[in-house]
Amino acid sequence: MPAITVENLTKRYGDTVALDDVSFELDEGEFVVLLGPSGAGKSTLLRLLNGLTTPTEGGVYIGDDEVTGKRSDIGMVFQMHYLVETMSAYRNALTGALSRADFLDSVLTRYGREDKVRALEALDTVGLLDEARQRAGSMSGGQQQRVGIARALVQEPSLLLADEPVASLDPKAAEEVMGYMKSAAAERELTTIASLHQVNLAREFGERYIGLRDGAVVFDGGRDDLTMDVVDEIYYEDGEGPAHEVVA
Ligand SMILES: Nc1ncnc2c1ncn2[C@@H]1O[C@H](COP(=O)(O)OP(=O)(O)OP(=O)(O)O)[C@@H](O)[C@H]1O
Repeated sequence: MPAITVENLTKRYGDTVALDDVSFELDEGEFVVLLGPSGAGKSTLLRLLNGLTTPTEGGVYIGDDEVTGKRSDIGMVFQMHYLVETMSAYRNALTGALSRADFLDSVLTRYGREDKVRALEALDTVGLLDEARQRAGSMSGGQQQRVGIARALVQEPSLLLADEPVASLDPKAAEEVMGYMKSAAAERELTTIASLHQVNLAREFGERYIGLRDGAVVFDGGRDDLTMDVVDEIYYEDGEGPAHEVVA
């Protein structure tokens, strides 16, 4: 059975079709990069995957379990990491455990020993164990995003989603963050879907690519199939973008 099944997923907002009959399956541990121009439906797909939005038609399944609302076993990394700047990297990572905690523990913010170990392990995974005590607000943008990844890992998710995780970082930090996300996913055999705007990063880190355009899947394939022509077809209406010119 696939780890994730997306079946005939459609999302309409009034007359706008944000996602149009999208279907695909992911195996456990697959690392997928979502590509597509602005408005293609990437965020909508990620929001449907983690149960933040309900589909107009179709469904998302983790194993054979349908996603019907927000779930603790889906980790999310955002462009804006939403860390508490006054808390340490460790405390921020630890808050990932709150999504799994029962109501009373989360109200009282009681963390168990296992959660604390998980937080330290997650910081180690993203190369920040030595900075565990550092205040998040004093860290660089790239480090803060790595804390955001650690926080998602503490949730022990079965699916990791990242919506433009490096869009606000400089190229070096972006590459570093993607490197840590990729190795974290590999280490934990974590099925991951990350939307990216930077095609060079997508090429470097992706294994499988899903290209969206006008809400529909226009490409689903591996790195060797992601030619410049394919990139142009995903991003440009007539398929004649700058990448095409470079190849021609
Ligand atoms: N809450 C909403 N209400 C109405 N329309 C929406 C809503 N969310 C998304 N849309 C529309 O759905 C389409 C897909 O939007 P979405 O944000 O998923 O695209 P995207 O590929 O993530 O774009 P970007 O790269 O700019 O973030 C767009 O036409 C957008 O205007």
